[in-house]
Amino acid sequence: MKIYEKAPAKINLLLDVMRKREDGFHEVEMIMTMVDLADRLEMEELQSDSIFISSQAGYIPLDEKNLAFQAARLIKDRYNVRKGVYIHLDKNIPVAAGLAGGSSDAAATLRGLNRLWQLGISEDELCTLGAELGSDVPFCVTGGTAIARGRGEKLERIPNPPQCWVILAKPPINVSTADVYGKLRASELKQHPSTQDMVEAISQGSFADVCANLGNVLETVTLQLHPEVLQMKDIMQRLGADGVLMSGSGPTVFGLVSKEAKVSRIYNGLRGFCKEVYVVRMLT
Ligand SMILES: C[C@](O)(CO)[C@H](O)COP(=O)(O)OP(=O)(O)OC[C@H]1O[C@@H](n2ccc(N)nc2=O)[C@H](O)[C@@H]1O
Ligand SMILES: Nc1ncnc2c1ncn2[C@@H]1O[C@H](COP(=O)(O)OP(=O)(O)OP(=O)(O)O)[C@@H](O)[C@H]1O
Repeated sequence: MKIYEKAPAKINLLLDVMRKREDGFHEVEMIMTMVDLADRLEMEELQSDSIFISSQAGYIPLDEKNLAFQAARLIKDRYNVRKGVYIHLDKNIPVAAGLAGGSSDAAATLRGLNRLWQLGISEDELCTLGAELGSDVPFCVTGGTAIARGRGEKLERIPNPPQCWVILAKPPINVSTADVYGKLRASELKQHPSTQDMVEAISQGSFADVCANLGNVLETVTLQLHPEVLQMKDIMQRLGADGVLMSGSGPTVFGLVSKEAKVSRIYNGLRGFCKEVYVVRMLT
C-alpha cells in the first residue's frame, strides 16, 4: 500500500528571541505560515523491519541523518511497529534555506505513517513526537498559521494572513541555524518586532499592516555574516515588493506582493541576481 503526503515550506512573518535558555536553546516567539512550495513524499510499507529513503535530490543525506528517516524510526520505536517503510522524497524546497524543508519532511513522515499503519495518533501527540526531531517540526505537523513559543513547540493557532503572492529568493549559500543562534546576543537586541501588532494586522486582514509589522531578529546575525542576504533584501525592496524579510535563520528572503501585475517584474528582476527564485502563494 502507498501513502502520499505533501510537505509544504514555511516562512516566518515574525521571529523574536527573548533569551538564551539553560538548555542552550533560545526562548522564541514566532509567527509562521505555510506557502505552496512543497516536497512530496511517497511511503510504501515493507515486510522487513527496515527504513529506506530515496530522493532525486543528490544533496541530502539518505541515511539516519535524514529527518524523514529519523521520524520513521521514532514512530516505529515508540509504537512498536515491526513493519518497515520505503520513503521517496521528491524535493522541491531548497535545503538549509530557512524554509524548514527537512523539518516539513519529518512532519509529513509522521502524518503519513500514522495513516499507513492506522496508529490513531492525535495531532497533539504527533506534535510532541515532532518536537523530539526539531524545533520547527511541531508547526510543520499542524501547518496553517500559528504563534510558536518556547523552543518553537508551543503553538497557538491564529487566522491565516490575507492572501498574497510570495516571492522567495535563496542566495547561493547555505546557512547553519545553530551557527546563527550561537552568534545571537539576545540580551543586546535593541529592537523587538511586535507579535501583538502582527496578530492584530492578520486578524484585521490588513495586508499593509502585515507588511509593516514583519520582523526577524536573526537578521542581526545573518545579514552581518552574509551580505548577499542584505543585498537580496535591498533588490527585492527596490523592485517593488510590498513587504520584505528573511525567513528563519536564512538565507532565503521573501517578498510579499499584493498585485499580480508586479509579480513578474519582480521575479524577472531577481532572476538577474539569483538562480533560486520561486513565485508561490500563501497556503490557506
Ligand atoms: C530558525 C527557525 O527555523 C525559525 O523557524 C527555528 O527557530 C529553528 O528550527 P530548527 O531548524 O528545527 O532548529 P533545531 O533543529 O531544533 O535546532 C538547531 C539548532 O538551532 C538552535 N536553536 C534552535 C531553536 C531554538 N529555539 N533555539 C536555538 O538556539 C540550537 O543551537 C539548535 O541546536
Ligand atoms: N529531508 C531533508 N530535507 C532537507 N534537508 C535535510 C533532510 N534531512 C536532513 N536534512 C539536513 O538538514 C539540514 C537543513 O535542513 P532544512 O532544509 O530543514 O533547513 P532549513 O530549511 O534551514 O530549516 P530551518 O527553516 O529550520 O532553518 C541540512 O544539513 C540537510 O542536509
